[in-house]
Amino acid sequence: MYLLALNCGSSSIKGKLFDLPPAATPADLDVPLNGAATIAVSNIGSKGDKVVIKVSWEAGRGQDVKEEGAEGSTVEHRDIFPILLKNLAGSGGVQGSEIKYITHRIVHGGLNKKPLIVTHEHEEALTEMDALSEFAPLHNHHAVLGVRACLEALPEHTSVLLFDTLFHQTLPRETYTYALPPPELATAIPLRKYGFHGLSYASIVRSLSANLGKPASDINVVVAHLGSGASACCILGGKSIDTTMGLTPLEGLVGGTRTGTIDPTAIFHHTKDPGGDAGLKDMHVTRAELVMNKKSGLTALAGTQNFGLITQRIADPSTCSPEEGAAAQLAYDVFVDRLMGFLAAYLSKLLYRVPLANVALAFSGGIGENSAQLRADVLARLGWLGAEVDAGKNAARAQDGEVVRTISTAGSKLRTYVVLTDEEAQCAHMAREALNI
Ligand SMILES: Nc1ncnc2c1ncn2[C@@H]1O[C@H](COP(=O)(O)OP(=O)(O)O)[C@@H](O)[C@H]1O
Ligand SMILES: CC(=O)OP(=O)(O)O
Ligand SMILES: [Mg+2]
Repeated sequence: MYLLALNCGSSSIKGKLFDLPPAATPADLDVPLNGAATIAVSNIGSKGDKVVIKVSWEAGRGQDVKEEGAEGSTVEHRDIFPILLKNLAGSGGVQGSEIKYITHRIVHGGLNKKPLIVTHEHEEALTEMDALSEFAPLHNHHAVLGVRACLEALPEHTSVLLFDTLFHQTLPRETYTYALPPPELATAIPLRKYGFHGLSYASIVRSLSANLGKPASDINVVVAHLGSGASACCILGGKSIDTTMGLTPLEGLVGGTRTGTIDPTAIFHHTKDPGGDAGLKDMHVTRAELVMNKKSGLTALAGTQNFGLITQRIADPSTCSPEEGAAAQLAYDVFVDRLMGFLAAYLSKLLYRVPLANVALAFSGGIGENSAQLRADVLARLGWLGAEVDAGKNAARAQDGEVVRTISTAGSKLRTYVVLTDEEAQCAHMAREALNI
Protein backbone atom coordinates (compact mmCIF):
# COMPACT_ATOMS: atom_id res chain seq x y z
CA MET A 1 0.00 0.00 0.00
CA TYR A 2 1.21 3.51 -0.80
CA LEU A 3 0.62 7.15 0.06
CA LEU A 4 1.41 9.62 -2.73
CA ALA A 5 2.15 13.22 -1.67
CA LEU A 6 1.80 15.81 -4.45
CA ASN A 7 2.87 19.45 -4.36
CA CYS A 8 1.53 21.52 -7.21
CA GLY A 9 3.68 24.65 -7.66
CA SER A 10 3.11 27.43 -10.16
CA SER A 11 5.32 25.85 -12.81
CA SER A 12 6.16 22.54 -11.19
CA ILE A 13 4.79 19.40 -9.59
CA LYS A 14 6.86 17.78 -6.86
CA GLY A 15 5.87 14.47 -5.34
CA LYS A 16 6.91 11.57 -3.16
CA LEU A 17 5.60 8.04 -3.06
CA PHE A 18 5.72 6.54 0.43
CA ASP A 19 5.31 2.95 1.60
CA LEU A 20 2.34 2.77 3.95
CA PRO A 21 2.47 -0.01 6.55
CA PRO A 22 -0.82 -1.95 6.61
CA ALA A 23 -1.65 -1.37 10.28
CA ALA A 24 -0.17 1.73 11.87
CA THR A 25 -0.65 2.78 15.48
CA PRO A 26 -0.55 6.43 16.69
CA ALA A 27 2.96 5.79 18.09
CA ASP A 28 4.14 5.00 14.54
CA LEU A 29 3.46 8.62 13.58
CA ASP A 30 6.84 9.65 14.94
CA VAL A 31 8.57 7.21 12.61
CA PRO A 32 8.84 8.78 9.13
CA LEU A 33 7.45 6.76 6.25
CA ASN A 34 9.85 5.03 3.92
CA GLY A 35 10.16 6.90 0.63
CA ALA A 36 9.90 4.69 -2.47
CA ALA A 37 10.14 7.27 -5.26
CA THR A 38 10.48 11.00 -5.91
CA ILE A 39 8.67 12.86 -8.67
CA ALA A 40 9.74 16.17 -10.21
CA VAL A 41 7.96 17.86 -13.10
CA SER A 42 9.29 21.23 -14.25
CA ASN A 43 8.61 23.96 -16.86
CA ILE A 44 4.81 23.65 -16.89
CA GLY A 45 3.48 26.77 -18.63
CA SER A 46 7.00 27.99 -19.42
CA LYS A 47 7.43 29.39 -22.98
CA GLY A 48 10.35 27.94 -24.93
CA ASP A 49 11.15 25.15 -22.44
CA LYS A 50 10.03 21.55 -22.72
CA VAL A 51 8.23 20.04 -19.78
CA VAL A 52 10.55 17.57 -18.02
CA ILE A 53 9.10 14.66 -16.05
CA LYS A 54 11.39 12.75 -13.69
CA VAL A 55 10.66 9.75 -11.50
CA SER A 56 13.57 8.63 -9.30
CA TRP A 57 13.30 5.33 -7.42
CA GLU A 58 15.06 4.31 -4.23
CA ALA A 59 17.67 1.60 -4.93
CA GLY A 60 16.09 -1.57 -6.22
CA ARG A 61 12.55 -0.15 -6.33
CA GLY A 62 12.25 0.68 -10.02
CA GLN A 63 13.75 2.11 -13.18
CA ASP A 64 14.33 5.89 -13.14
CA VAL A 65 12.38 7.86 -15.77
CA LYS A 66 13.36 11.12 -17.43
CA GLU A 67 10.96 12.19 -20.13
CA GLU A 68 10.77 15.41 -22.11
CA GLY A 69 7.22 16.41 -22.92
CA ALA A 70 5.68 19.09 -25.10
CA GLU A 71 6.61 22.78 -24.99
CA GLY A 72 5.67 24.17 -21.56
CA SER A 73 3.15 26.78 -22.68
CA THR A 74 1.02 24.09 -24.34
CA VAL A 75 0.88 21.94 -21.20
CA GLU A 76 -1.36 22.34 -18.16
CA HIS A 77 -0.95 20.76 -14.74
CA ARG A 78 -4.00 18.56 -15.26
CA ASP A 79 -2.39 16.92 -18.34
CA ILE A 80 0.51 15.68 -16.21
CA PHE A 81 -1.27 13.66 -13.52
CA PRO A 82 -2.35 10.71 -15.71
CA ILE A 83 1.21 10.56 -17.15
CA LEU A 84 2.70 10.49 -13.65
CA LEU A 85 0.39 7.70 -12.51
CA LYS A 86 1.20 5.73 -15.68
CA ASN A 87 4.95 6.22 -15.10
CA LEU A 88 4.74 4.96 -11.51
CA ALA A 89 3.09 1.78 -12.77
CA GLY A 90 5.38 1.41 -15.80
CA SER A 91 8.72 2.01 -14.09
CA GLY A 92 8.18 0.67 -10.59
CA GLY A 93 5.31 -1.75 -10.94
CA VAL A 94 3.09 0.30 -8.64
CA GLN A 95 -0.51 -0.35 -9.58
CA GLY A 96 -3.02 2.48 -9.18
CA SER A 97 -5.12 0.36 -6.86
CA GLU A 98 -2.18 0.17 -4.42
CA ILE A 99 -2.17 3.96 -3.99
CA LYS A 100 -4.65 4.25 -1.16
CA TYR A 101 -4.13 7.91 -0.24
CA ILE A 102 -3.03 10.99 -2.15
CA THR A 103 -2.18 14.20 -0.31
CA HIS A 104 -2.33 17.51 -2.15
CA ARG A 105 -0.66 20.75 -1.13
CA ILE A 106 -3.28 23.48 -1.62
CA VAL A 107 -1.79 26.92 -1.17
CA HIS A 108 -4.90 28.84 -0.02
CA GLY A 109 -7.19 27.15 2.49
CA GLY A 110 -8.99 30.32 3.59
CA LEU A 111 -10.10 30.06 7.22
CA ASN A 112 -10.08 26.23 7.27
CA LYS A 113 -8.50 25.04 10.50
CA LYS A 114 -7.75 21.48 9.48
CA PRO A 115 -7.10 19.34 6.41
CA LEU A 116 -10.11 18.37 4.28
CA ILE A 117 -10.85 14.91 2.96
CA VAL A 118 -12.12 14.37 -0.57
CA THR A 119 -13.28 11.19 -2.27
CA HIS A 120 -14.85 10.46 -5.64
CA GLU A 121 -18.27 10.57 -3.95
CA HIS A 122 -17.55 13.67 -1.87
CA GLU A 123 -15.84 16.36 -3.89
CA GLU A 124 -17.57 19.35 -2.22
CA ALA A 125 -14.36 20.72 -0.68
CA LEU A 126 -12.88 21.12 -4.16
CA THR A 127 -15.51 23.67 -5.18
CA GLU A 128 -14.71 25.62 -1.99
CA MET A 129 -10.98 25.56 -2.76
CA ASP A 130 -11.52 26.57 -6.38
CA ALA A 131 -13.52 29.57 -5.17
CA LEU A 132 -10.30 30.77 -3.50
CA SER A 133 -8.33 30.61 -6.77
CA GLU A 134 -8.49 34.38 -7.24
CA PHE A 135 -6.60 34.68 -3.92
CA ALA A 136 -3.82 32.34 -5.09
CA PRO A 137 -3.99 32.70 -8.88
CA LEU A 138 -0.77 30.81 -9.61
CA HIS A 139 -1.71 27.84 -7.44
CA ASN A 140 -5.20 26.88 -6.23
CA HIS A 141 -6.96 26.24 -9.52
CA HIS A 142 -4.14 24.05 -10.85
CA ALA A 143 -4.04 22.06 -7.64
CA VAL A 144 -7.82 21.56 -7.69
CA LEU A 145 -7.62 20.31 -11.29
CA GLY A 146 -4.86 17.98 -10.11
CA VAL A 147 -7.05 16.51 -7.38
CA ARG A 148 -9.87 16.03 -9.89
CA ALA A 149 -7.53 14.33 -12.40
CA CYS A 150 -6.30 11.92 -9.69
CA LEU A 151 -9.88 11.13 -8.58
CA GLU A 152 -10.79 10.39 -12.17
CA ALA A 153 -7.77 8.13 -12.75
CA LEU A 154 -7.98 6.38 -9.35
CA PRO A 155 -11.59 6.61 -8.16
CA GLU A 156 -10.99 4.34 -5.15
CA HIS A 157 -8.40 6.42 -3.30
CA THR A 158 -8.90 9.03 -0.58
CA SER A 159 -7.47 12.52 -1.11
CA VAL A 160 -6.32 14.76 1.72
CA LEU A 161 -6.11 18.51 1.09
CA LEU A 162 -3.39 20.23 3.13
CA PHE A 163 -3.17 23.99 3.18
CA ASP A 164 -0.19 26.35 3.34
CA THR A 165 -2.41 28.62 5.43
CA LEU A 166 -2.88 26.10 8.30
CA PHE A 167 0.45 26.95 9.96
CA HIS A 168 -0.40 30.64 10.21
CA GLN A 169 -3.59 30.27 12.26
CA THR A 170 -1.60 31.54 15.25
CA LEU A 171 -0.93 34.99 13.72
CA PRO A 172 -2.03 37.63 16.24
CA ARG A 173 -4.96 39.88 15.31
CA GLU A 174 -2.81 43.01 15.03
CA THR A 175 -0.61 41.19 12.51
CA TYR A 176 -3.30 39.70 10.26
CA THR A 177 -5.54 42.78 10.23
CA TYR A 178 -5.37 45.15 7.25
CA ALA A 179 -6.18 48.80 8.01
CA LEU A 180 -9.07 48.93 5.52
CA PRO A 181 -12.68 50.06 6.01
CA PRO A 182 -15.43 47.39 5.71
CA PRO A 183 -15.33 46.03 2.14
CA GLU A 184 -17.78 47.35 -0.44
CA LEU A 185 -17.76 43.99 -2.21
CA ALA A 186 -18.79 40.54 -0.99
CA THR A 187 -15.71 38.30 -0.78
CA ALA A 188 -15.37 34.51 -0.34
CA ILE A 189 -13.10 35.06 2.68
CA PRO A 190 -12.28 38.03 4.94
CA LEU A 191 -9.65 40.39 3.52
CA ARG A 192 -6.72 39.86 5.89
CA LYS A 193 -3.25 38.32 6.02
CA TYR A 194 -3.32 34.50 5.74
CA GLY A 195 0.32 33.65 5.02
CA PHE A 196 1.67 30.79 2.85
CA HIS A 197 4.53 28.25 2.63
CA GLY A 198 3.08 26.96 5.91
CA LEU A 199 3.70 23.29 5.12
CA SER A 200 7.34 24.18 4.54
CA TYR A 201 7.55 26.10 7.83
CA ALA A 202 5.92 23.22 9.69
CA SER A 203 8.44 20.82 8.11
CA ILE A 204 11.34 23.10 9.13
CA VAL A 205 10.13 23.37 12.75
CA ARG A 206 9.88 19.56 12.93
CA SER A 207 13.36 19.12 11.45
CA LEU A 208 14.95 21.70 13.77
CA SER A 209 13.17 20.18 16.76
CA ALA A 210 14.42 16.66 15.89
CA ASN A 211 17.93 17.82 15.02
CA LEU A 212 18.44 20.05 18.08
CA GLY A 213 16.70 17.62 20.44
CA LYS A 214 14.27 20.28 21.65
CA PRO A 215 10.48 20.27 21.70
CA ALA A 216 8.84 22.43 19.01
CA SER A 217 7.72 24.79 21.79
CA ASP A 218 11.41 25.73 22.30
CA ILE A 219 12.03 26.60 18.65
CA ASN A 220 12.34 30.36 18.11
CA VAL A 221 13.48 30.98 14.57
CA VAL A 222 13.22 33.40 11.69
CA VAL A 223 12.96 31.33 8.51
CA ALA A 224 13.56 32.58 4.97
CA HIS A 225 11.83 30.21 2.52
CA LEU A 226 13.28 31.47 -0.75
CA GLY A 227 12.05 29.68 -3.87
CA SER A 228 10.29 30.96 -6.98
CA GLY A 229 7.82 32.26 -4.42
CA ALA A 230 9.75 33.74 -1.49
CA SER A 231 8.55 34.44 2.03
CA ALA A 232 9.86 34.75 5.58
CA CYS A 233 8.24 33.67 8.82
CA CYS A 234 8.75 34.68 12.43
CA ILE A 235 8.31 31.56 14.60
CA LEU A 236 8.03 31.84 18.38
CA GLY A 237 7.76 28.62 20.40
CA GLY A 238 7.18 26.65 17.18
CA LYS A 239 4.25 28.89 16.12
CA SER A 240 3.93 31.50 13.40
CA ILE A 241 3.60 35.03 14.80
CA ASP A 242 4.30 36.90 11.55
CA THR A 243 4.92 36.14 7.91
CA THR A 244 5.50 38.20 4.80
CA MET A 245 2.84 36.84 2.44
CA GLY A 246 -0.67 38.12 2.97
CA LEU A 247 -4.18 37.76 1.59
CA THR A 248 -2.44 36.27 -1.44
CA PRO A 249 1.13 35.01 -2.02
CA LEU A 250 1.96 38.38 -3.64
CA GLU A 251 2.67 40.40 -0.49
CA GLY A 252 6.15 40.65 1.04
CA LEU A 253 9.39 39.56 -0.63
CA VAL A 254 10.31 39.83 -4.30
CA GLY A 255 9.59 36.57 -6.13
CA GLY A 256 10.71 35.01 -9.41
CA THR A 257 7.80 36.69 -11.21
CA ARG A 258 6.11 38.60 -8.36
CA THR A 259 6.52 42.20 -7.21
CA GLY A 260 6.26 41.50 -3.50
CA THR A 261 5.11 44.54 -1.55
CA ILE A 262 5.01 47.76 -3.56
CA ASP A 263 2.96 50.90 -3.13
CA PRO A 264 -0.43 49.52 -4.28
CA THR A 265 -1.16 52.70 -6.23
CA ALA A 266 1.86 52.15 -8.53
CA ILE A 267 -0.01 49.55 -10.57
CA PHE A 268 -2.82 52.02 -11.41
CA HIS A 269 -0.21 54.26 -13.06
CA HIS A 270 1.62 51.33 -14.66
CA THR A 271 -0.96 49.10 -16.32
CA LYS A 272 -3.70 49.95 -18.81
CA ASP A 273 -7.17 49.00 -17.58
CA PRO A 274 -5.77 47.44 -14.36
CA GLY A 275 -9.18 46.19 -13.22
CA GLY A 276 -10.00 44.57 -16.59
CA ASP A 277 -10.13 40.81 -16.93
CA ALA A 278 -6.76 39.33 -17.87
CA GLY A 279 -8.44 36.64 -19.97
CA LEU A 280 -7.11 33.62 -18.11
CA LYS A 281 -8.92 30.35 -18.73
CA ASP A 282 -11.51 29.29 -16.06
CA MET A 283 -10.43 32.02 -13.60
CA HIS A 284 -11.12 35.72 -13.02
CA VAL A 285 -7.83 37.55 -12.59
CA THR A 286 -7.39 41.26 -13.31
CA ARG A 287 -4.73 42.65 -15.64
CA ALA A 288 -3.05 44.27 -12.62
CA GLU A 289 -2.84 40.96 -10.76
CA LEU A 290 -1.43 39.23 -13.82
CA VAL A 291 1.34 41.84 -14.18
CA MET A 292 2.21 41.76 -10.47
CA ASN A 293 2.12 37.95 -10.18
CA LYS A 294 3.57 36.75 -13.47
CA LYS A 295 5.56 39.52 -15.16
CA SER A 296 7.36 41.20 -12.28
CA GLY A 297 10.00 40.33 -9.68
CA LEU A 298 13.39 38.94 -10.75
CA THR A 299 12.03 38.31 -14.27
CA ALA A 300 11.20 42.00 -14.70
CA LEU A 301 14.49 43.25 -13.26
CA ALA A 302 16.98 40.66 -14.58
CA GLY A 303 15.14 39.10 -17.53
CA THR A 304 15.31 35.73 -15.79
CA GLN A 305 13.88 34.22 -12.62
CA ASN A 306 16.77 31.78 -12.40
CA PHE A 307 18.57 32.95 -9.24
CA GLY A 308 21.57 30.71 -9.98
CA LEU A 309 22.03 32.52 -13.32
CA ILE A 310 21.67 35.93 -11.64
CA THR A 311 24.45 35.18 -9.12
CA GLN A 312 26.61 33.63 -11.85
CA ARG A 313 26.33 36.78 -13.99
CA ILE A 314 27.40 38.87 -11.00
CA ALA A 315 30.30 36.56 -10.10
CA ASP A 316 31.56 36.22 -13.68
CA PRO A 317 30.62 39.20 -15.90
CA SER A 318 32.29 37.51 -18.90
CA THR A 319 29.27 35.16 -19.08
CA CYS A 320 26.89 37.96 -20.11
CA SER A 321 26.60 41.42 -21.66
CA PRO A 322 27.32 44.51 -19.50
CA GLU A 323 23.57 45.31 -19.53
CA GLU A 324 22.69 41.79 -18.34
CA GLY A 325 25.34 42.04 -15.62
CA ALA A 326 24.03 45.39 -14.37
CA ALA A 327 20.44 44.11 -14.43
CA ALA A 328 21.43 40.98 -12.49
CA GLN A 329 23.20 43.11 -9.86
CA LEU A 330 20.15 45.36 -9.42
CA ALA A 331 17.76 42.37 -9.17
CA TYR A 332 20.02 40.77 -6.55
CA ASP A 333 20.34 43.99 -4.56
CA VAL A 334 16.58 44.59 -4.55
CA PHE A 335 15.95 40.99 -3.47
CA VAL A 336 18.44 41.29 -0.58
CA ASP A 337 17.21 44.75 0.41
CA ARG A 338 13.60 43.59 0.85
CA LEU A 339 14.68 40.40 2.57
CA MET A 340 16.84 42.26 5.11
CA GLY A 341 13.97 44.58 6.01
CA PHE A 342 11.76 41.65 7.01
CA LEU A 343 14.51 39.58 8.65
CA ALA A 344 15.55 42.48 10.89
CA ALA A 345 11.93 43.19 11.81
CA TYR A 346 11.26 39.52 12.66
CA LEU A 347 14.46 39.15 14.68
CA SER A 348 13.41 42.17 16.71
CA LYS A 349 9.99 40.58 17.32
CA LEU A 350 11.68 37.51 18.77
CA LEU A 351 14.44 39.33 20.67
CA TYR A 352 11.89 41.41 22.47
CA ARG A 353 10.61 38.16 23.99
CA VAL A 354 13.54 35.69 24.19
CA PRO A 355 17.33 36.09 24.55
CA LEU A 356 19.51 35.93 21.44
CA ALA A 357 21.04 32.65 22.63
CA ASN A 358 17.60 31.02 22.15
CA VAL A 359 16.95 32.49 18.70
CA ALA A 360 18.05 31.12 15.32
CA LEU A 361 17.93 32.02 11.64
CA ALA A 362 17.23 29.41 8.95
CA PHE A 363 17.41 29.41 5.14
CA SER A 364 15.32 27.13 2.97
CA GLY A 365 13.72 26.76 -0.51
CA GLY A 366 15.59 26.44 -3.82
CA ILE A 367 17.46 29.75 -3.36
CA GLY A 368 17.93 29.54 0.41
CA GLU A 369 19.25 25.97 0.21
CA ASN A 370 21.55 26.56 -2.78
CA SER A 371 22.84 30.14 -2.81
CA ALA A 372 25.84 30.38 -0.47
CA GLN A 373 26.45 33.91 -1.76
CA LEU A 374 23.03 35.13 -0.66
CA ARG A 375 23.40 33.51 2.78
CA ALA A 376 26.84 35.09 3.27
CA ASP A 377 25.53 38.53 2.24
CA VAL A 378 22.56 38.26 4.62
CA LEU A 379 24.77 37.24 7.55
CA ALA A 380 27.25 40.05 6.78
CA ARG A 381 24.33 42.48 7.11
CA LEU A 382 23.46 40.96 10.50
CA GLY A 383 26.96 41.51 11.90
CA TRP A 384 25.53 44.17 14.23
CA LEU A 385 23.70 41.32 15.98
CA GLY A 386 26.87 39.26 16.30
CA ALA A 387 26.09 36.95 13.36
CA GLU A 388 29.17 35.38 11.77
CA VAL A 389 29.20 33.04 8.81
CA ASP A 390 31.53 30.03 8.69
CA ALA A 391 32.71 30.39 5.08
CA GLY A 392 33.68 26.71 4.75
CA LYS A 393 30.43 25.33 6.13
CA ASN A 394 28.40 27.84 4.14
CA ALA A 395 30.06 26.84 0.87
CA ALA A 396 29.85 23.07 1.53
CA ARG A 397 27.02 21.03 0.03
CA ALA A 398 24.68 19.04 2.27
CA GLN A 399 25.86 15.49 3.00
CA ASP A 400 23.52 12.65 2.04
CA GLY A 401 20.56 12.67 4.44
CA GLU A 402 21.72 15.90 6.15
CA VAL A 403 18.51 17.88 6.55
CA VAL A 404 19.75 20.53 9.00
CA ARG A 405 23.25 22.02 8.84
CA THR A 406 24.88 24.89 10.70
CA ILE A 407 26.54 27.62 8.65
CA SER A 408 27.45 30.06 11.46
CA THR A 409 30.77 29.93 13.36
CA ALA A 410 30.97 28.46 16.87
CA GLY A 411 31.39 32.04 18.16
CA SER A 412 28.47 33.50 16.20
CA LYS A 413 25.85 35.02 18.48
CA LEU A 414 23.11 34.15 15.99
CA ARG A 415 22.96 30.43 15.22
CA THR A 416 22.19 29.99 11.55
CA TYR A 417 21.08 26.88 9.69
CA VAL A 418 20.26 25.66 6.23
CA VAL A 419 17.24 23.36 6.45
CA LEU A 420 16.12 21.24 3.49
CA THR A 421 12.38 21.67 3.46
CA ASP A 422 10.21 18.63 2.75
CA GLU A 423 6.64 19.71 2.09
CA GLU A 424 5.75 16.25 0.79
CA ALA A 425 6.87 14.45 3.97
CA GLN A 426 5.05 17.11 6.00
CA CYS A 427 1.84 16.47 4.03
CA ALA A 428 2.21 12.72 4.57
CA HIS A 429 2.72 13.29 8.30
CA MET A 430 -0.32 15.55 8.62
CA ALA A 431 -2.51 13.21 6.56
CA ARG A 432 -1.57 10.27 8.80
CA GLU A 433 -2.45 12.38 11.82
CA ALA A 434 -5.79 13.45 10.30
CA LEU A 435 -6.81 9.96 9.16
CA ASN A 436 -5.19 7.99 11.94
CA ILE A 437 -3.30 5.80 9.48
N1 LIG B 1 22.20 26.37 -7.32
C1 LIG B 1 21.31 27.35 -7.20
N2 LIG B 1 21.72 28.61 -6.86
C2 LIG B 1 20.81 29.59 -6.73
N3 LIG B 1 19.49 29.44 -6.91
C3 LIG B 1 19.04 28.22 -7.23
C4 LIG B 1 19.91 27.11 -7.39
N4 LIG B 1 19.15 26.02 -7.71
C5 LIG B 1 17.86 26.44 -7.75
N5 LIG B 1 17.78 27.76 -7.46
C6 LIG B 1 16.59 28.62 -7.47
O1 LIG B 1 15.54 28.06 -6.69
C7 LIG B 1 14.29 28.53 -7.22
C8 LIG B 1 13.27 27.40 -7.18
O2 LIG B 1 13.09 27.04 -5.84
P1 LIG B 1 11.93 26.05 -5.38
O3 LIG B 1 11.89 26.14 -3.89
O4 LIG B 1 12.12 24.73 -6.00
O5 LIG B 1 10.72 26.82 -6.01
P2 LIG B 1 9.16 26.57 -6.05
O6 LIG B 1 8.82 25.44 -5.10
O7 LIG B 1 8.64 27.87 -5.55
O8 LIG B 1 8.84 26.29 -7.48
C9 LIG B 1 14.58 29.06 -8.62
O9 LIG B 1 14.43 30.47 -8.60
C10 LIG B 1 16.02 28.70 -8.86
O10 LIG B 1 16.66 29.70 -9.56
C1 LIG C 1 2.89 30.09 -1.91
C2 LIG C 1 3.92 30.03 -2.97
O1 LIG C 1 4.33 31.05 -3.47
O2 LIG C 1 4.37 28.81 -3.30
P1 LIG C 1 5.56 28.45 -4.34
O3 LIG C 1 6.77 29.16 -3.82
O4 LIG C 1 5.68 26.96 -4.26
O5 LIG C 1 5.15 28.96 -5.69
MG1 LIG D 1 7.65 25.72 -3.41
